[in-house]
Amino acid sequence: SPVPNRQYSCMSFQENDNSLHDDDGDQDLSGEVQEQQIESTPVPTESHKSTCQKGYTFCFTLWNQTANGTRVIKQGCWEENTDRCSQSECTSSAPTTTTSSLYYCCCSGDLCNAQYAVVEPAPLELGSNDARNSITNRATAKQHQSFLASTMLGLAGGLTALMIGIFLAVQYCRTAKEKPEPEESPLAPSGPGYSSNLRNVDNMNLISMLGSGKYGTVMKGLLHDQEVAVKIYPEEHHQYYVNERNIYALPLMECPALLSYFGYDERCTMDGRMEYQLVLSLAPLGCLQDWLIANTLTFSQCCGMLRSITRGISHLHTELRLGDQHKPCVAHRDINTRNVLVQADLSCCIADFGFALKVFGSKYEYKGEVAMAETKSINEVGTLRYMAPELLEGAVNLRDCETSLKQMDVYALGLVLWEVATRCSDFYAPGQTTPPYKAPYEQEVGSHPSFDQMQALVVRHKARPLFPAGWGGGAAAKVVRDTCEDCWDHDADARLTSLCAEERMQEMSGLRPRAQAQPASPLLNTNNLVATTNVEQGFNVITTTTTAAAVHHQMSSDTTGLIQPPPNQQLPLAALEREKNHLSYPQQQLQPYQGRNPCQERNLAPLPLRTPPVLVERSKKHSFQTQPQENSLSCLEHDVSVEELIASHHHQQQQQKNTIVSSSGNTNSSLGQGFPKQQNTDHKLRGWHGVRALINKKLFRKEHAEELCRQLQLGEEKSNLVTALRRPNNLDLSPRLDKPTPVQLRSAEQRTGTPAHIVPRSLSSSLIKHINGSTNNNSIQSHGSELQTLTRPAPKRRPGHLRTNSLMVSTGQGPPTEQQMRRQHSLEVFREVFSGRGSSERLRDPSERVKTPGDVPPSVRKARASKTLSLYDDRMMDSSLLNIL
Ligand SMILES: Nc1ncnc2c1ncn2[C@@H]1O[C@H](COP(=O)(O)OP(=O)(O)OP(=O)(O)O)[C@@H](O)[C@H]1O
Repeated sequence: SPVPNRQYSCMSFQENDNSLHDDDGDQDLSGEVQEQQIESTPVPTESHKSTCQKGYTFCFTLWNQTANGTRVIKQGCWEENTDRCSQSECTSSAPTTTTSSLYYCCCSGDLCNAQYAVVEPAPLELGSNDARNSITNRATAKQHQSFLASTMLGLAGGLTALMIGIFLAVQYCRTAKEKPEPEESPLAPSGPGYSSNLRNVDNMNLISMLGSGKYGTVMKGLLHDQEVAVKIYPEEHHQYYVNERNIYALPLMECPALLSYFGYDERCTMDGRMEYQLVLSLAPLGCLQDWLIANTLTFSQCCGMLRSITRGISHLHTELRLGDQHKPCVAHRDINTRNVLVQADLSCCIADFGFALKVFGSKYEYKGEVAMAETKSINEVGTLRYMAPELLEGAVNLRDCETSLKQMDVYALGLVLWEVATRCSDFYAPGQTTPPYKAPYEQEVGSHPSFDQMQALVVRHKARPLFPAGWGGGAAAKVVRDTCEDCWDHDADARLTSLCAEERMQEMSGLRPRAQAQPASPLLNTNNLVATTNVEQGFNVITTTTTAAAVHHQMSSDTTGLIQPPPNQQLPLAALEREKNHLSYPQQQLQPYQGRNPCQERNLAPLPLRTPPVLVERSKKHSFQTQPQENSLSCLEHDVSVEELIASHHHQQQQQKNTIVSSSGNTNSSLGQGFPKQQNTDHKLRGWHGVRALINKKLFRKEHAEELCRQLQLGEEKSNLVTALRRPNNLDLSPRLDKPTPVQLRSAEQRTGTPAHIVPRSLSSSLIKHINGSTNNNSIQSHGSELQTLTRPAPKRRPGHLRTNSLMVSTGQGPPTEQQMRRQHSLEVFREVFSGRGSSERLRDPSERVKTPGDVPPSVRKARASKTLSLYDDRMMDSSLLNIL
């Protein structure tokens, strides 16, 4: 707008102190006011009218406005080049600064500044007059400015906060990545996990190749002057690397029988591919299989190896807790001699956890996920030759996958133990060369068996590796053989636990690997009896020890009886050294007719006329004995013709008549020469004890069988046997016929209509022949004998042990005798007990019980025994017994 030409008059005023300040004591006026070109003429202290000089065409007022009132600070003429003072009213919409209460206004027109006021900023209205627009625009601009300023400030603050946040986050991540340095380690660790062996593996030098497997290469490396093994996985086997690393990184994995874990590294190779490295302790002698191919073992070396192998596996299998650390059970799933490594001291350690799984009952963890084995099937992995039958069959019980996987490991463990034991030269007779190494089943299916071959061999034929001819003989060999057999049992549930296998291997170290050379002796066998000969004194003795551990204990507590070879049999020094493990054991004074195996007669008996059938023991699991005991009913798995047994018995009797068997301590004399020692296994059914045991078993009637046996043994005529069998019993109260009738054998099935399987056909038919043959010849005599038998008082029986003949001889009818009545009563009691209606209290007589020890380590057995008795009554277990009735 054009600047007015004429001279204006304005109100002029100046406060006394001549200072421009506000009431609040603010020193500063706005820059805007200071910059104003105020008229230089003296300003009166009283407000008055003054004419402005040339060029000062506007008027202004500066005032202070507070809640207490308004006070003019200065008024006068104003030179202004802009058009902001073109308004005719002197108004202000805002103080000069945001913090003060000073207001300023300017205007154009005579004395226009006489009136001044604070006005609200006018809303922006199009078409309003210029002055109002100007005021409004200025207010809006100011608002915008402050808005912009605050926005900018906010943005700046936000950005700063963001940057600080990012910085802190980066710092946090860096510190989180760095693990605290373990005290033992001179360098910062570089791998995950709890191992105290962790090292910084950044500066590792790879020296040479150690071996390679399906999933990686193993190199020898040098890490801070320590030799290590570096397992290198290519990119495609990342999963195996992660799995193995996670197993090694578990807490409480430190065990001398496992490789130590030092750390890991992940690198990019020259060709741009990833490579993963695990740094582990070095086993200088490489894998066990290669070592066994090239070497044989002494007994002590063998013990060390077997102990460490079982220890490693049992450590893996055992769930451990220490404070807040927890090691779950780990199933290896690929146990074989290539994954067992040999340390410099010839102990072994378990390696290669590429397939290993953490297992928890029915669940397992793989790839960091926990899965139910039943819903998410476990991959069937492992080495074909070492696959358990249930794995080959695809019949793994997934409901309890922890147990199943451990059982499969134990099966493979059995094969590994066999591989080691068959390369131990001390298990063979002196002078016999140790056969070359053979992998399990190599003899049967060669070096590269197919799945079908393995399935046929292991599952269908239930074949297991054989111990070479000449192997074993000593108590230690017995323990090893039993342990192998118990580990590779076809029935997975019947297998040992790895802990139990470990305990057995520990026990074994104290035993003798092979039988000692014996002068002719009839008393000794290869069970746990420590049977040795004092060569100089020339007599044999038998100890009364019961278990291998007991033998060991007994031996170690007595140091007086060390075997000393006679002077003329002094061994060369090297041989002595080799033999020291077993020759240095103290020997016991053996006594005749003592020992774990009470069947001395067996050893004294003459050789049989023919070779008896080879029998399979029902279970050798709980026994450390080399051979089954004759007394054990379990040795009578097969039916044997009674004629054969009786013929054998007569032959034996005949021989015994001709021979005087000395029962004195000097058993070496006549017995040794006249009766060569017999093998327990080969003779378990020979002689009279076989007959007796057979009858015991088949009839489930010990007393009754004994009675029969006694009659036979006393040389009674066949008719007596018939009498015994024809004797009326509680189950047959039919009237006796006046006329003697041919003897009939009737089974429980015939009597009751229920199936009775308890009478073996071979036995019953044999007996029928005997009985009928006798009856034809001696029917009248037998009838007489029968009457005698009926009048005899009934034998005294133990409570709860009732007669339950499975054989019945129909002998006619007659009034029931007192004995028959008693038997009838017994029968009723028996029925009452076994039908479940009555009390079974009467069966709880301790003398009736049979112990079933269970295949658990002694420590567990002890603990269990304190809580509950693992006692059972045989008869209650056998439902077929009920069929007799
Ligand atoms: N720590 C070690 N010390 C010495 N040698 C080792 C070590 N680890 C492995 N080896 C050697 O490397 C070979 C292969 O190792 P490893 O079994 O761990 O690899 P892999 O790829 O998992 O093999 P596979 O699965 O085929 O058994 C072993 O047979 C052994 O000879």
